[in-house]
Amino acid sequence: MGDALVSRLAPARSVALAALVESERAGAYVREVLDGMPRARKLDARDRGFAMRLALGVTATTGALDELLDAYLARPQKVSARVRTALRIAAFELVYLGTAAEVAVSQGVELVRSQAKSAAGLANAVLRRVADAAAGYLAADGVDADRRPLVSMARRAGLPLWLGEALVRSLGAEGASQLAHAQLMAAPLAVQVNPRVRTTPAIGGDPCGLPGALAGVDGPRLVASGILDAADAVVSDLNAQLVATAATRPGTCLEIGAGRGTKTFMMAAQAARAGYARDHVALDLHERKCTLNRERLELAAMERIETVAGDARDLDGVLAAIDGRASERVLFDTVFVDAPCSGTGTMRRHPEIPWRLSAREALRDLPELQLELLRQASGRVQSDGELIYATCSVLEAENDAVIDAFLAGPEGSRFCVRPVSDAAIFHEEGFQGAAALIRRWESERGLFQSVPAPQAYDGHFCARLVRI
Ligand SMILES: C[S@@+](CC[C@H](N)C(=O)[O-])C[C@H]1O[C@@H](n2cnc3c(N)ncnc32)[C@H](O)[C@@H]1O
Repeated sequence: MGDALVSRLAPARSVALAALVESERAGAYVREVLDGMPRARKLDARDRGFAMRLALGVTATTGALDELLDAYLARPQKVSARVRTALRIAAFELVYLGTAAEVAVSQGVELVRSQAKSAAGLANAVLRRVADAAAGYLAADGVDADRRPLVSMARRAGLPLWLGEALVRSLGAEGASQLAHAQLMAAPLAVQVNPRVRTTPAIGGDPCGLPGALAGVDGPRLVASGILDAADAVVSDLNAQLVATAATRPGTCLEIGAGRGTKTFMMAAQAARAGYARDHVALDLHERKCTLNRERLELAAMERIETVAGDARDLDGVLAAIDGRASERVLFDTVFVDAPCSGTGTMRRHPEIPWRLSAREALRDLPELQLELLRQASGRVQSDGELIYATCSVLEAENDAVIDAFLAGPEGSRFCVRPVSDAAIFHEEGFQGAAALIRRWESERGLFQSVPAPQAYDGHFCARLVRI
């Protein structure tokens, strides 16, 4: 390739660099930063797609890229943030995209030069060595033989080693390597349609056995159709839709961790399909999320749902107004805890997770909070009612271990685990096929745990606890 050709910096790379620098500066999600950049909108669709691939990929593998770059930088701590980000982009192309070395190195040098002219020579030397070392780094050459498979798996997925270890402990070697294999691939898109919609616009996708769900829809056609803006559909991973469906029961429901209300919407949609009469309280810590939830529910014409903002660690305090209105401590037929979690089942869609999450958060702080929320929630379940616990994590510490700790405590002694696939709604007409989708991921104990894989949906956990 001629010098003139390789030394012209591709606009997609410089847009990716600007988005990464800004997302790091502002602590914002890189996808949103890039989507909002006027420069990115001027790119044609192919270049915009490439810029996004670089920005998401570098974010998802940041620590692995730094580990490799630092091995060849004489004084890693002296490298400015902008130059380091430019080096990461070139290293990502070399290690994970398989871009021809001469192109990735020369474009990387130009990218670095665009930030600091004086650093171009250093970039050239470092990136050539990274190009030579990439295959050995992924294969974990030089690592002790007994650790090599684990280290290689973590590096190929661009994950921190502690997370690779936690995944193997949680999912076994096969499950962890399935997740790792899919980690840098795009996740498929699914929607749940508002039951008031008679004819769904042409957005691609197939009915997949779950009422209201369309799997494998086409992103640009979905956005162009306007059905999201009209609250005629919500985007939701198919496994999350199965969990929301399992939690949909007749009677009263308290949803803890309702967020912006994707599951609130889906539960209302499935209840309408199953013919269930319901009254629903959707609670979240953040007032702003409650407002967004309420606005979408109004647009969707979904009724008998009240949003409440407050900290569910003090559930009696948050529900005081509702208790006051009823002149008693209100118990619910269903309490659904959609718990704050590490999001490790959804890392393909949220590339910030692996390198922003700490081992302490995922393995200690979040499980403590989850157990506390479950204990509080259990005190609001009617006799014969159900307590449903869900996360979008694949870590045992946040899932089975929380359920076991709960069942071992005094509050848990009033509950027993029942299979998620046997939830009442799966016995309703039209829903039986969905039980089969659940059973593919159900343990002998009846706990649901899906694991991301290429072409497959995300990692979600659900436990169904029935009050005895
Ligand atoms: C997994 S997210 C919920 C996703 C949401 N259910 C949906 O389907 O869009 C967990 C939610 O729990 C909320 N949360 C975190 N700590 C909380 C607390 N102490 N009390 C109540 N909500 C909390 C977070 O604000 C977040 O929206």
